[in-house]
Amino acid sequence: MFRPQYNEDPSSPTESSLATSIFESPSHSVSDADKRAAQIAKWRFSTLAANVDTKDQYGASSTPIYQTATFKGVNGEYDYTRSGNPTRGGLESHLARLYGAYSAFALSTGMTCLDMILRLVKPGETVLAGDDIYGGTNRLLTYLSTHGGVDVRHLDTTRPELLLPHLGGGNKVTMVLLESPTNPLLKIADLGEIAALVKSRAPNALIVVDNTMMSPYLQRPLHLGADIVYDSGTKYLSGHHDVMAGVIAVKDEAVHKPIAFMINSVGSGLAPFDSFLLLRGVKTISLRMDRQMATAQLVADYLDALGFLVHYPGLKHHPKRDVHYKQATGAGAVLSFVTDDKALSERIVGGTRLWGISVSFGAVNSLISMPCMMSHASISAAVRAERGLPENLIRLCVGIEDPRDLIDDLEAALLSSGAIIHNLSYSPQNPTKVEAIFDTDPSKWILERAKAFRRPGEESAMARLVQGVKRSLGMSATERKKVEGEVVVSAPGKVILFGEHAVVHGVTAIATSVNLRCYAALTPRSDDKVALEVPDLGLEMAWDIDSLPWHLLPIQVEQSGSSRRLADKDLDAPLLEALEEVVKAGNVNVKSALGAAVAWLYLYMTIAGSEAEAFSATFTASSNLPISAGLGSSAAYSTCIASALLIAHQSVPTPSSSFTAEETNLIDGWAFLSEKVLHGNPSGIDNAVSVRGGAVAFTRAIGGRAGGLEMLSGFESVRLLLTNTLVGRDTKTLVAGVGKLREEEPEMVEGVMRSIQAISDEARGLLGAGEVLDRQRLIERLEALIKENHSHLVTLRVSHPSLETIVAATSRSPYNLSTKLTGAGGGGCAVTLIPDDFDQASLEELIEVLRRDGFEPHLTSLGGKGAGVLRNEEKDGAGRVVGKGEDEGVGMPLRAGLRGVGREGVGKWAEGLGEWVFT
Ligand SMILES: Nc1ncnc2c1ncn2[C@@H]1O[C@H](COP(=O)(O)OP(=O)(O)O)[C@@H](O)[C@H]1O
Ligand SMILES: C[C@@](O)(CCOP(=O)(O)O)CC(=O)O
Repeated sequence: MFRPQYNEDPSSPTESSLATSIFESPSHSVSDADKRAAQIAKWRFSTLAANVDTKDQYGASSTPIYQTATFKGVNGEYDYTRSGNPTRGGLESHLARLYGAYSAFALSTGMTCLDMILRLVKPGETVLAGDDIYGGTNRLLTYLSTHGGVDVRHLDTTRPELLLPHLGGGNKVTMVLLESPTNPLLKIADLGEIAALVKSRAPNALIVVDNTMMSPYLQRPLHLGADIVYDSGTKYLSGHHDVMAGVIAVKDEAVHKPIAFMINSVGSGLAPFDSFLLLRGVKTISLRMDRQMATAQLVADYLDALGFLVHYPGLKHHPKRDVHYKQATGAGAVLSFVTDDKALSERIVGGTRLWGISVSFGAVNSLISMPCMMSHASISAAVRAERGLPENLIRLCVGIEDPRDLIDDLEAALLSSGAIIHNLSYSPQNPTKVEAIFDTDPSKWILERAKAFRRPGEESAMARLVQGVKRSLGMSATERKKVEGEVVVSAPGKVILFGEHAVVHGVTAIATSVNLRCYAALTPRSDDKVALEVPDLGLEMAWDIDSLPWHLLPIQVEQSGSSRRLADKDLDAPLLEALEEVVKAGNVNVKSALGAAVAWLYLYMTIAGSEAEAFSATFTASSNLPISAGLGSSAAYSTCIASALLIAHQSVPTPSSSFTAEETNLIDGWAFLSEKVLHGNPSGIDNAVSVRGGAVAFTRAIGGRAGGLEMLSGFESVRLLLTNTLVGRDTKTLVAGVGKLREEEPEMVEGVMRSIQAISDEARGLLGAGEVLDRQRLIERLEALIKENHSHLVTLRVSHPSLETIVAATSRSPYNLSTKLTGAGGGGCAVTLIPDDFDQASLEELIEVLRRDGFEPHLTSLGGKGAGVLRNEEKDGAGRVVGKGEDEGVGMPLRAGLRGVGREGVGKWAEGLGEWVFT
């Protein structure tokens, strides 16, 4: 660690650095060094921060990373990295200059700093601390009081007089731990006044300041009377959230010594590479903070102008603004505000996308959080309440993004959550004009933006009038039906073993569900919009509910009971066309995204049945099924839409154990309608399997002939290799192609259909609950059926060269396996039966061969659960999962998680949510 001489004048931070000898170079004479020191003494903070003395043997201009645990020799400057390392040492000397400190230490985290500092306190002694402090600090203090015999007392440090009764007399106060501004309420403690007061009454007590919210750039507590300062280096000092670190800076040798002893004893010093990262980050601290603060001020002004209670010392009416600016040079980039409604706060936080939902602060990217559920969750709810920490508090940590993007994003979240509404008495200025104001006067621009909105409940006379007129015209302005909490659902994809395409024409097909699924959340919103988010397809759209073509809804609504309306049998062409136009108007033209959006809107409107029954919500879906690979991704998506909407409309209740047959059929009917939107004339087998799970023999009802659905139970033991060609294709086109071929060559196609029916009949017998065949014979028959079925699909012209490559590779000696395409073909997936005695080494070799050919083979497990919904009991009243640990971002709308985890993570994410109920 770095031990410069102590500068007697703590009021000038840069002068103490002058007293250090590190800028001296052996080539300079003493007088040169003096001159240089005098020059450095004049440097201001940002100059000091940007210029690091490397003292490197080769003159490296960036401090090298000494990635070594040990150093050779006996009497060298370094021997063991726990005790000292040149990279860490370089960082520490640099930090000491920035703090104007006697010395500085770099440690592994901010909490490690506190740990080292608290070891100066002995059992029986008293520590005074604030009542609004970081949750982790509170946790460690609580531990110390329950396990270390230390008396910890929390006080309101904004009122120095409250400390008086604890100082002197029989009290043994040896440490006073302060934050200013406090986290997360941004309260201000007068550090100088408290230090003087404590020193006058308890001269041996150490004043310790957690300066993380400010950094040494804005506030240097050692010059205000503190003995020890610490910072979480993870925050502003490093600035990029790519390293965890902590920094302790001390006033004099008396404090330096025991802390140095402790760090060396336990080995809590920062690792060389992390020291390098922190040193690199700190060079730009002033640049980053200036930008972050300027934007934080705009955000605070904006929220303040909208009427929220905002905590930020940069606001004119902050109760201790004067005290703050007496001891600091800026207001920092963290602010918090209250909404008075926890559920509303959760919707706001979950509704942002640029603001990342995360703990911590100080990075170049902006973050949003609810401290009571995240950074401060380790303080019990009762203590939080006692200390006046509102559960609905939202903390914003501003980064360096363009302020306009941050405001756009926050504004959208405030609007969609219902926290603000349009101010109808405000005539909006031309957006280009408003944008132009930004260039000349950002603070005027922000107030102009705020004028366009207001908080609900403060309705102007004009607003009431307009809403009254809207309502009288049946245009329900604010009295929309509400969804009760968030609905989270999922549904599996499928593999067709026998009978694809033929099934469209009335032939029986055999299919089973797969263990890959689509997951979706239906999240209430309050801005009269309906939205769709499908990150897998890059789709993100929102529509005003009253702009949808409600007048085109088919009038014949077949009521069965009051709320269990069955799905319409056929699509309504004018409505479908109109919805295509609606989606295209939002510049969505890619087929997959267009289909997904139209399917969603079609079901959203038809399940509601009328605009009066529609609710404002966002539907978010993500799937770990490959899309358009023949594994029924569309059916899984359709099943999610149908089940989420039916549950939200309470047409299907969330069951405690499983759905009834009637409910399952209802969901299936609506999922089928969505499949029709996506595929024109599908058979319904995909949704039948997706809704029910397991394995089925499915026959479509056609031309008055009854259809049938039989659950099969004998397939589980059969191993299958599923190989994705990665060639995308369109089911609708392939199904239509077979239809055309049937018209052109009816006899040939009818013959093929009859043969496939015979295959499915035999397979159904083999896999059903009926007679049990000798195992080897069973496998042989299935293999023969697979080969035969594939050759018929080739005749129907739905194979593809990539599929034939897989058929050839797997049937070749020594494998001799049977393969067919599955699903619509034209690319997509092939399925290969793996006999029980097939040797493992050959299987691995085959998988490798297929991989080398550019395919994606997977050994699959088949026949999992069907449609599922997350149990209500696992969620709180507003539909969010409750009861998880701190720092996990829980309590946010689940949609936020679904959006964030990505396709690979979605299965695991869903499992961790709680208990699911299935059909
Ligand atoms: N996860 C999903 N989210 C939204 N839409 C989806 C999703 N998966 C599939 N779809 C829709 O279904 C179409 C794919 O259907 P299809 O070509 O039959 O493939 P699959 O055999 O996988 O069902 C996509 O183009 C898209 O419109
Ligand atoms: C080809 C077909 O039999 C199955 C389609 O499966 P997929 O879209 O490839 O997952 C069509 C249908 O049954 O609707």
